[in-house]
Amino acid sequence: METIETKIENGIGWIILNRPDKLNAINLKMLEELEEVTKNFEENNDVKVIIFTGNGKAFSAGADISQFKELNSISAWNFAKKGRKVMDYIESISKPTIAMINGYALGGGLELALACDFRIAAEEASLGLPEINLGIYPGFGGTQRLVRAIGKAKAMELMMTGDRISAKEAERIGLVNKVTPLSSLKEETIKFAGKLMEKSPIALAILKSVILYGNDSPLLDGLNMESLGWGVVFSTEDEKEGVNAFLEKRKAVFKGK
Ligand SMILES: CC(C)(COP(=O)(O)OP(=O)(O)OC[C@H]1O[C@@H](n2cnc3c(N)ncnc32)[C@H](O)[C@@H]1OP(=O)(O)O)[C@@H](O)C(=O)NCCC(=O)NCCSC(=O)CCO
Repeated sequence: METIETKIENGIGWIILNRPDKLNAINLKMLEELEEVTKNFEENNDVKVIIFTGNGKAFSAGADISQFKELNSISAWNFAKKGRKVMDYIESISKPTIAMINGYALGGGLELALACDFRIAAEEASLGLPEINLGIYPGFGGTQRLVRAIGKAKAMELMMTGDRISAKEAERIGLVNKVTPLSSLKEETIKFAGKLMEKSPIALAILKSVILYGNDSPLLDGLNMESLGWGVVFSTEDEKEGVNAFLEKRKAVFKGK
């Protein structure tokens, strides 16, 4: 891979943006590689949780602005559609995803983090959607996902002022799940991933899809999906194991079956 480093360690698939000299700015190549590696990790049984992060001082400072000079309305639309498709795909995958935000998460970088299930940030990180300062606006799903994540008023403020906020403020408004010093970011993120890996991957996958479906649907549709999925988990060995373990007063060991 040209723009991304990957590794699999103890059930975690690491996707590490690797253009540190450009603050991991997201170009077309990186979008293509993100899609490819996420797909590989989704299909790889050794990967239970996927963590996205960046090399150097940024998670990502957003889409690669140096490419913008060549864009016209049609190619800009296509670039936005490509970015959006990749973020949609990342959001939709059945395994839990975590954005480990080690520094700047701006523009498309924050939009990538928003497509993940969880965001854990270093105290030193700075987050925002500053596209408005370029005379444009977020194009990788941020206009929709940020509103859903933190509500309309705060989301409009962030997108329309382009202000950057600290990790602590991001935690206060519910944009990130957890903040930790940079020195313990990796350890804390792995600990969080470990909690997820103890659960039934099938129950997690169905739960995730019910939550995502419900987030974009009328309440009744979401509730119907919840009951249907609830029935499906009762066809798994993991459900039997979970219930038996409780009744036998022992810790459940889930096999993903
Ligand atoms: C993130 C900032 C505030 C960091 O500032 P600083 O520490 O001073 O570092 P710089 O010297 O600015 O950056 C180092 C190096 O990286 C290049 N770079 C940074 N961001 C980008 C980017 N988004 N695209 C392309 N290149 C980038 C920068 O040009 C430097 O390269 P040199 O070759 O050394 O000159 C600051 O960098 C900043 O504000 N960045 C832009 C943030 C932004 O506006 N993001 C939104 C992009 S549009 C988008 O994401 C559309 C999708 O919705």
